This record gives sequence, C-alpha cells and structure tokens, in this order.
Amino acid sequence: MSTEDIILEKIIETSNNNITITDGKGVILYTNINHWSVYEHKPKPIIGKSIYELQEQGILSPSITAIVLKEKSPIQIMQNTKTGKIIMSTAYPIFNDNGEIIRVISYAFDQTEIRTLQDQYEKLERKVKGYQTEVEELREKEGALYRSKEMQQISKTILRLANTDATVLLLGESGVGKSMFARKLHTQSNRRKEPFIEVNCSTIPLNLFESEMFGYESGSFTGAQKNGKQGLIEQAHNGTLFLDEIGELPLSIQAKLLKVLQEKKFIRIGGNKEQRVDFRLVTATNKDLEEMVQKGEFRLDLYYRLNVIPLSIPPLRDRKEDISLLINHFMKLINRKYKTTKKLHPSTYEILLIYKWPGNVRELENLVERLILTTEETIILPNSLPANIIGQAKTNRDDISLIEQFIFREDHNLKSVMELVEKWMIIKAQKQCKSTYEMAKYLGISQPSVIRKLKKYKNTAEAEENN
Ligand SMILES: Nc1ncnc2c1ncn2[C@@H]1O[C@H](COP(=O)(O)OP(=O)(O)OP(=O)(O)O)[C@@H](O)[C@H]1O
Repeated sequence: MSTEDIILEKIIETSNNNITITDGKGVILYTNINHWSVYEHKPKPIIGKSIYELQEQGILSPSITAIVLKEKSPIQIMQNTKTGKIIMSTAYPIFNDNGEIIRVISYAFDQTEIRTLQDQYEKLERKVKGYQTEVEELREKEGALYRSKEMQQISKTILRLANTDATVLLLGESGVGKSMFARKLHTQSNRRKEPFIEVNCSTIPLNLFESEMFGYESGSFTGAQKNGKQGLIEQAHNGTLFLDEIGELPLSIQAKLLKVLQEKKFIRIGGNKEQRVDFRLVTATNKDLEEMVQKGEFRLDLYYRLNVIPLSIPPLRDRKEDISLLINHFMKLINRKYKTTKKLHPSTYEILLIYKWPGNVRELENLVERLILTTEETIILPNSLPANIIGQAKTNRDDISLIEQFIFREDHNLKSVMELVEKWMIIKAQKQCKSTYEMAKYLGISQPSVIRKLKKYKNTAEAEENN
C-alpha cells in the first residue's frame, strides 16, 4: 500500500460517518466497516463487493453510488435502511480526463437520533402552542384588563393578598369587576386546585338560605333530599367561599355566618355533629355596609370580620384610560365569538369614550355584543347606539376636555386628531366671541378662514346628528 492509501484508509476509518469509495463500476475499494451497522445488523467484510449486489440483497435500497454512476453528478438522498435507521447520504463522482467516472465517494450520516429528537421537538412545540393559545384564551376570559393607575394598584394588591388567607371585602358599583377579582384571588392562591364557591346572596330565597348555606341531614324537612345535602360552606372546604352581594344576607344568617367564621365549625340542619371547615372568605357588595350597620340592617360584628381588607374598585367613568382598552378587547373577543369582522366608526368610538357607563364593564361588554349582533353593516355607525347613550354623549361632549379626548382614543391618526383640535378651538372661540371677526382675531387666522371652518364643522356636526 502506498503512503496515500494508508492515509486515506486512516481518514475513512476514523471518520464518524460511513465513507465508501467505489471504482467506476461500483466495486467497493475502501469503507469503514464499523459504520455499516446502520445497513446491516452484523456487517460482513465487503471490500471488493459490488454495490449492485448489495442493492439486490436489499442492504442498500437504493444505493446512492448506483444513482451517481447513472446520473453522472453529485447526489444527496435520505435512505431508510433495513435496520430502521434514517440516513442522509451524499455521493460525488470523480472523472478522468476522458470524462469517465473512475471513483464514487459517498458519505452516509445517521440522522435517526436527530430525526427522533426533531419529531419530539415538533410534537412538543405543537403542544406548547396549544397550551399558549389556551392560556391566552383563559387570560382573556379571566384576566382583568386595565391601564389606569388605580387598577394597576388594585391588581398588585390582589396578587400580594392572594396567597394569604386574609378576608377581603371588594367594594364598588355593579359591573366594575368585583367577581372577577374574587376569582383572581382564588386562582392566584395556594387553594387554586380546591373549590371556588360563588354565592350570590341576592338570588337565594329567604326560606332556603339556611339550608343552602349549611346543608341538611336526611329527612330534616319536607322536600329535603333523601340523603341530605352538602351546604355551600361545606362545599368550599379547603377552597374559597365568595359571597357576592353580601349586603343582601338576611340578619338571621348573618349571625350564623359570624359563628362559622369565628369557630371554623358548622352543623348541618337537622344534624348534631359539628364539622370543621377551612375556607378563605371573600365578599363583595355595591352597598354602603357602614350605613347599613347604622340603620341596623347589618351586624357590626360581622362587618368588622368582613372588612379586614377592603378594596374599592373605581367605576369605569373614573378610569377613562381603561374604556378604550376594554372596547377593543370586547370587540375582538365578540367578533371572534360570532366569526364577524365588525368595526366601530370613529364617531361611535368617540361617543363610547365619553359615555359615563353607569353599568360599568358589564354594560360595556353587553353593549358591544348587542352592537355586533344587531348591526347589519360592517362599520357600526352612531345611529346604532341606544338613544340614552347618544343623548348623554351630547351633553358630555362639551364638558370633556380636549386632552382627555385624545388620551382616551386609540385613534392616533394625525389628521383626525388635528381636526379634533381645530374643531374644539372653533367651538371655544365661538363661545367666547361675538362675531366672526372677533373669532379670527382670537384664533389668529383670517375671517374667511373662520367662515370656512365654521361651515366645515357645522356640516360634520349635522352629519353626526343625522347618524
Ligand atoms: N378589567 C376588566 N377586564 C376585563 N373584563 C372585565 C374587567 N372588569 C370587569 N370585566 C367583565 O365585566 C363583567 C362584569 O364583571 P363582574 O361580574 O366581575 O362585576 P361585579 O362588580 O362583580 O358586578 P356585580 O356587583 O353586579 O356582581 C364580567 O364579564 C367581567 O369578566
């Protein structure tokens, strides 16, 4: 063997891939037999054998060398071998001066492991994507959306309190998000895997209150279920009990609830066995409990028990930054729900931004759903809005400051914002001045310009009114 042959043999032998060199007829001259285990379970010596023979035996299917000899050009293919491996093979022809193939060099790289890992990775990636969408949907369903400082503060406090067992009293008008925050207190706590029992105290009939809250033993009263029933307090064991509209809790039940809170024990109706319960209590009301205490409608001792950490959620009208965010959020969510692509006309949007939202987020959510369902056109014009909203917006429009109008609109189109400023300045000048000449001086523009602008904004005001 020449020195070159020895070097070549060493290179092939020490390579991590399977390297095979054949002559121009496909007879194997060199190869590293160790790597033939990817083709055969027990590789036999094959120097001097023809790749056509190996192909016939099914060991190489297909043989890349055979393809190169036929095509007379370099080839790369993926091969599935008899041993179940996935091989990437690359082969190059070497020509003599007459253009005849004198050698074919092929490299086979076992990709089985990489392919398996890749498959596993793709499967995992698909799973993660699925979870991500689920989490996003849950977040959209359950997550509080806010931009205002007040809500940021409340949300921070909720997160801080979640993992304590502190009793929280959520205060605020109807629809501001009290129930949503109560749920958040639960889902962010260590009790999240245990039940979250939500009780709306205003919807339970007075005569059923006690049995609903404390449960009963079998046969304790007419109409009772045969095997007795767990009460809501019992169901909340280890979890969170959320009593919404706590101001509606009858006085007789207030005394019993206080006892449960103090002793952490209760007895089912008709029973005689005391049961221990452990739950985190969250309550909510839109009533002034202090005033109810003064009027004798709410027990002072219970009030102290509930009022450990009071959190007041401001009405939507006092956190205007949140309005546009919530409008966009519900438009997106409800459009998705009904597979529609409705949009609010800028004038409709403007009216919604200055509306006072007495029913808060719930009213906003319901209105967006109603608009999307009842408007035939894709663009929702102001005339689709309920009369009370348009009426109130007209009264408010002049009160609301210009700055507020831009800050709370999502529309950052310079032209429309400039027009808004111009319109506001014209209205302001009109209020302060007695003539168009005076207005021109006040605004620093010519009198004909004042006339033109007055006409322009009169037309848009009329158009909005007609809408
Ligand atoms: N910040 C917010 N982001 C997203 N959705 C919100 C937000 N605040 C409230 N909501 C939604 O508005 C609706 C009303 O909220 P929720 O029921 O929590 O109000 P509430 O204060 O408990 O009302 P009530 O006093 O009438 O029980 C719910 O659908 C809730 O998901």
